[in-house]
Amino acid sequence: MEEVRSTLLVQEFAGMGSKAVPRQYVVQREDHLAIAATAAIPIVDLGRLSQPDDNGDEVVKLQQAMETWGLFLVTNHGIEGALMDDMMNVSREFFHQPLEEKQKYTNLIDGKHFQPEGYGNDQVKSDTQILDWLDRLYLKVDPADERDLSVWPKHPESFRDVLDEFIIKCDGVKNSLLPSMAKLLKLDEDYFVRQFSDRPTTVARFNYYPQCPRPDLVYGIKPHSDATILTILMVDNDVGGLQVLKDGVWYDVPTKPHNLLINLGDHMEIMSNGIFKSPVHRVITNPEKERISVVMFYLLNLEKEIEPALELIDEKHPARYKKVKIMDYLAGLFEHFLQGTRYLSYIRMEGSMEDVRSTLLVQELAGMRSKAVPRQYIVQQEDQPTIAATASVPIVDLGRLSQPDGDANEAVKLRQAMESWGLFMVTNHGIEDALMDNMMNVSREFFQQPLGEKQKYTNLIDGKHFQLERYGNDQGGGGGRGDRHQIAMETLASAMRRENRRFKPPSSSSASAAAALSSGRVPLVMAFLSCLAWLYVAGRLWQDAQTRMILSGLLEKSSGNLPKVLSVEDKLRNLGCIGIGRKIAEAEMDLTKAKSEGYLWGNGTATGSSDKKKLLAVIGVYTGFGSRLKRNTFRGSWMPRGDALKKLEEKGVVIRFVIGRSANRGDSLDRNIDDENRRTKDFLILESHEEAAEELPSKVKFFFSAAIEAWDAEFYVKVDDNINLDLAGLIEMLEARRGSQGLYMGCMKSGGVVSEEGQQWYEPEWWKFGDSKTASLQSYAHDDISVGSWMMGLNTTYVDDDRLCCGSSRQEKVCSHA
Ligand SMILES: O=C(O)CCC(=O)C(=O)O
Ligand SMILES: [Fe+2]
Repeated sequence: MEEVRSTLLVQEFAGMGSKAVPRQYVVQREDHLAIAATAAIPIVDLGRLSQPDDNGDEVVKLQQAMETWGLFLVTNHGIEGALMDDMMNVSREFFHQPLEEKQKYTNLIDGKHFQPEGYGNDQVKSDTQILDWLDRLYLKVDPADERDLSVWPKHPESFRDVLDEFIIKCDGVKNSLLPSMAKLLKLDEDYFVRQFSDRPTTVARFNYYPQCPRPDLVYGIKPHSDATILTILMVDNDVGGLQVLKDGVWYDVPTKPHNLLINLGDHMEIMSNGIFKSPVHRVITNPEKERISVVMFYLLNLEKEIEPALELIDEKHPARYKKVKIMDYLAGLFEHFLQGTRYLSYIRMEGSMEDVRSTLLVQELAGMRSKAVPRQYIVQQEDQPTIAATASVPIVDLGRLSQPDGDANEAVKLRQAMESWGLFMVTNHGIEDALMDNMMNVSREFFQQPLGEKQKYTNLIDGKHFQLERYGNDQGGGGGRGDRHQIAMETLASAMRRENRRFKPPSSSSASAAAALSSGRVPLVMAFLSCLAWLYVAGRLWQDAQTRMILSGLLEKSSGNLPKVLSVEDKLRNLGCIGIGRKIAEAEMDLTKAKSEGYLWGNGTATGSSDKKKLLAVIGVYTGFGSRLKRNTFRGSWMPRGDALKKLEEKGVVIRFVIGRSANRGDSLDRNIDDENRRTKDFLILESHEEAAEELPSKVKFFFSAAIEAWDAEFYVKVDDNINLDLAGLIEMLEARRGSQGLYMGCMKSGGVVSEEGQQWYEPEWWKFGDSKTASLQSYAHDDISVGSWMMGLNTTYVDDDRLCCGSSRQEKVCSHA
């Protein structure tokens, strides 16, 4: 793939002191960096492990660690604390040097072409790649005669000496672990040592994670497993951040001064035929502290091929991985790492399922009282459980139904139930209440027993192989994903309902609007309302514009779809309400209820439109998340605040800052706006609009539709955030036009401006203007041009008023550049 561009070093970003992180670093929404539990990772005493006669416990610990976590701490490893401190200190000194010094060892040849060795950050291979919040120095240290000393730092002066010593000591640690590992697999003690005898590869990697303003949004290193036999890590003593994935849950890996962390790599998993695990791990950044890790990667000779050890393969234990050349594996892993996927899955033999690790029982998870639920339990977006209406399921009287002469009424009910619901309740069924209560009670008692008791009836043979009968949860692993989710969801839901968290029983859906707010139903109502608003505007335009295929114009510009007959679903999709369609029925009920209880859309500050006199104008001042200072400047200058704002409203002019929601809904960007709005009450928050520079045309649409929905006014005014408004002048201007129909006023550009490339308002798709085949709600690159083009579809009078051309001074203008 082609290289796209090299970015600034992360350390440079961090040094700018910005509160935001650049978009390329922000992780996918579903990857939310949930709070992790701390992993109970074994600590192995290496000194004892290597003693021939007294190592009982340590071997067991090692085995457990390698088979479950694939990761463990080692103590008593023979590397002096002073050397470890020195290594950490010279690494820190290196990263703290000025950029020019570090750039001497850059990993970009000619400032452009990426090579793994040297100093720099991620290779950027595509625009959609999510970058990691770290800079690193990467040095090949073995074979020693292949060292490229030109990228080995000369400063600090002791760097190379300290590193040389550290390499030798870490090699010793590796060598003392290998025989025990081989023995645990019942292989010849020298098995791994022999593999390493022929020009193996060692790489040292120094990771530098600057402090990060938004640890909740970015990865220090994205999830990956290492392409090694094993990896030795020395991490900053007092800064955590490494997390390991086990059974779908992320765990914090604890740090311990002067301990080393060993993590197994994919090649060990392959050679042990899956008995030992290569853990998926990632690093989370820290808002206050930088973090450094020094990592030694141990690989075999790159020309070598690896495969599961033949001694471990027999009829019962077929090979689970294919043979692969190490060099090819590295290339594959790197490509997949950038895309956030795991290469090991591609080396797995067909039909060999990903290891079925027994997962935690749902009840244990619920008992941890974490606010997050593990990823495996989260359903697809469109399947997310919504609050259900209560079904009026028929009740059939079994006693009457079975009377010899039959009961026509009951029979009708039964038939109805079976044909429409497929589900009904029976009463008078002959099972005594006491027995039913008993059955429920003993079941509850069973589940409430300690895990140890219930595990006596586990449905996992040898703790691994699933069988249907007995106690446990879903079968893990590759098969039956749909079922697993569904069933797991059910059990989790009931476990949590017991705890009265997250899932509300259906009956609470009849609570008040205030309760709706806290139960999280309002977003749904909001989303639906803005759909309505949308349809309302679109609908009006539809009638007015008649022949124009308005909604088709909302199809994504890039999709290349030809206009077609639009289904309701298409329309909803076009209206940015995908996924909402199915929920409309429920939303409608909520909506009616909310309305009947006086809940009014418009952030609680909107003026009701029905019984009030028509307002003169609703003025929307465009704003963004990073513009608080600008807003305060406006509030202190032309824009009234507090009581004055309210007074103005009574006189017929509403002013609001207009903003959408953050891409990571509910994050601190959104919360900050909500907080500010609680104080200032001067926002119009577009719940359905996601803030992004390229989404301005959509913001205008949402603004107009939301403003029309909330306020009945003569004029709706859009003001950019770089404008000082002469409010009195504008009011005067609009008053003079009160009562006019279908006006579109502005400082109009005309002529060839939009079609001339290089000009400020150049519109690549200018030629679509007025084309009857394209819709009048087609979005163009500029929001104002989009609005202008929409108005062309209507019976609108264009008023080009020079006073609306904001210049540098305010003479005779109603606005000037701020
Ligand atoms: O910095 C760390 O703790 C982990 C680094 C890591 O996983 C890696 O470099 O592969
Ligand atoms: Fe790693």
